Order: sequence, then structure tokens, then C-alpha cells
Amino acid sequence: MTLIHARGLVKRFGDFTAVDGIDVDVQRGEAFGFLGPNGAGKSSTMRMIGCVSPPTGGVLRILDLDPHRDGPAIRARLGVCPQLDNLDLELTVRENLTTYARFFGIPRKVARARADELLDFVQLTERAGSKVEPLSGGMKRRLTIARALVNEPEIVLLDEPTTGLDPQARHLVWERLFRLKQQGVTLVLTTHYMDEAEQLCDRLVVMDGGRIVAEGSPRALIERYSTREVVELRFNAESQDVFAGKLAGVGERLEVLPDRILLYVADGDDAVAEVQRRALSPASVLVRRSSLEDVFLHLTGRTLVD
Ligand SMILES: Nc1ncnc2c1ncn2[C@@H]1O[C@H](COP(=O)(O)OP(=O)(O)OP(=O)(O)O)[C@@H](O)[C@H]1O
Repeated sequence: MTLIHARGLVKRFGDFTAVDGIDVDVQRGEAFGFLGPNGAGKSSTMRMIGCVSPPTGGVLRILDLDPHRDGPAIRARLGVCPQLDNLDLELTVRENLTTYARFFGIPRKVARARADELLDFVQLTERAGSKVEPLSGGMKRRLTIARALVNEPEIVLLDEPTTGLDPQARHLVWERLFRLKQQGVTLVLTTHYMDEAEQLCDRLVVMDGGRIVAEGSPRALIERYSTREVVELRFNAESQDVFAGKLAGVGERLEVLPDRILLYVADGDDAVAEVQRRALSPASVLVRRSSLEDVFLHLTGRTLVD
């Protein structure tokens, strides 16, 4: 079943078009991602899906309902984890959940039991009675995710779920989100981290300048828009272009970045051997598999994380 259906969806702010006619379908049980750099239009799209920002144009159906007419009914079935944690600092960890539950008309006793269950799920049981302020960034984010689950939503919207977290905290959030997905919850997330998209998303769209530039599973996108391996070469010299000229014909494609040259190749070791045959001596050589970062670079000519 299609839970989110958008055709030619547009969001304008005055003369500025933030979302420029995108088509999206999200199926039940999917983890779907919007991947793109800052300003690509991801949050604007999420806010329209969350029924807190009306579309300027196009068709949008959520849970087979119309956001304009049925906003409250849709919102009751969504869980929202915004980009910035907006937890109530005056309340305890548990109270943040029980108070939020009251907005959905959940009876006090049920709310308390659900809060305890959710605190267990996000591994915050031991902090239930403490205030929010002293929690680490990762704990706050997990509490925000728990809060988004209070109404047992069918779709959870996560706007950059791990931005600003350290690597360990990110992995813990990913692991919890993966569990949620296993439980059949539909996840829709935005991210500008390609590793996050690769870890979490069954399918994603790559956005740039308000438009969708590619769509597919992480693996399909990499297969379609990149090669199997990438050789990263760094040279000590000032002029990379000179070296780039000498590398012509090695592999399928070459990208010159300010600090390195990327060779897109089927076999990295073969390409490195060819570089050596041409008597070029890079300061460092790294052979790695292609990633979504390479897909984005190929599609837009820019790196994703700037
Ligand atoms: N309320 C608004 N009024 C005017 N312009 C806006 C508004 N909200 C967003 N924009 C602009 O729309 C563009 C897309 O913003 P949006 O937040 O959707 O991008 P994003 O991909 O989510 O990036 P970020 O990761 O920075 O949130 C940006 O150029 C932004 O400045």
C-alpha cells in the first residue's frame, strides 16, 4: 500500500522555489530517504508530508488522505522527530513522554505503561526520573525518537536523525531505527550523510536544488551512476590538473577535487598498477568501493558534505 503519494509537489517561499515539482511514492514498511545537501529542499518536503506546511502546488496524499482537509487525522497517525530536539527541559525524561501522550488523548495509565516501554526501547530506563538538560546529545535524540512513537504511528518522519551526534551515538540511533523498521514501521528520513542513507534506506531519492536527480535503492544507484571501485590519489604538487592530464584513459571517469583526484574504475588494483606504469608518484593512494557520495558527485559535480 502506498502511504505517501506526491506528484509534481511544489513549495515556494515568495519568489523562491524550495521544492520544484517532485514525484514520490512511499510504500508501507519501507525505509525511505531524502538525501541531499543543505538547502536541497528536504526539510520543506518533510514539513509538507508532516502536514505542518501546505504545498504550493501538485498532488499530495498521506495515508490516502488529503493533508489540507484531513491534517489532524493524518498527524494523529504520524510520528515526527524534528531536526532540532524540542524536548521540554523542565520535565523529566518520562514526563516528556507522558505529557506528549496527553495531546493524543491517551489515558494516563496507558501513557505511563507506554512511556516505560518506549524508554526501554531507546535504552533510557535508568534516566526515566532525571531532567532532560544533563542528557547527552545522543540520549536527547533517542528520547525525541521515543516521543515520536508515543501515538504508535504508522509513519515516522525523521529530519536528519543523527546530525550533530558522535559516531557511537549515531550507531545506537541507527540500530534503534533498524529495529523499528523490523517491526514494520514505515520510516521516512532526510539526511546529508551518505553512510546514513546506505545504512538505513531501502530506497531513496537524491535531491538537489529542489529537484529529484535520481531515485533507487542505495545499491542500484551506485551500480547505475558509479563504478565498482574508486581510486583516490593525492599529489603533493600544486597543480592537480597536470596529473589529471597524465591519467587520461585510466578507468571510466575521473574527477578532480581540490585535494584529490578520483579515478572511477572496475578494478582498483589494476588502475593503481597503471598509475605506477605511467611513472606518476602520488603522495597517497586509497582504493575503496563506490558510495552514494560518488553518485552525488557524478550527478551534480559537487561533493555532498562540504
Ligand atoms: N520559511 C522559509 N522562508 C523562506 N525560505 C525558506 C523557508 N524555509 C526554507 N527556505 C529555503 O528553502 C530552501 C530549502 O530549504 P530546506 O530546509 O527545505 O532544505 P534542506 O534540504 O532541508 O536543507 P537543511 O539540511 O539545511 O535543512 C533553502 O534555500 C531555504 O533557505
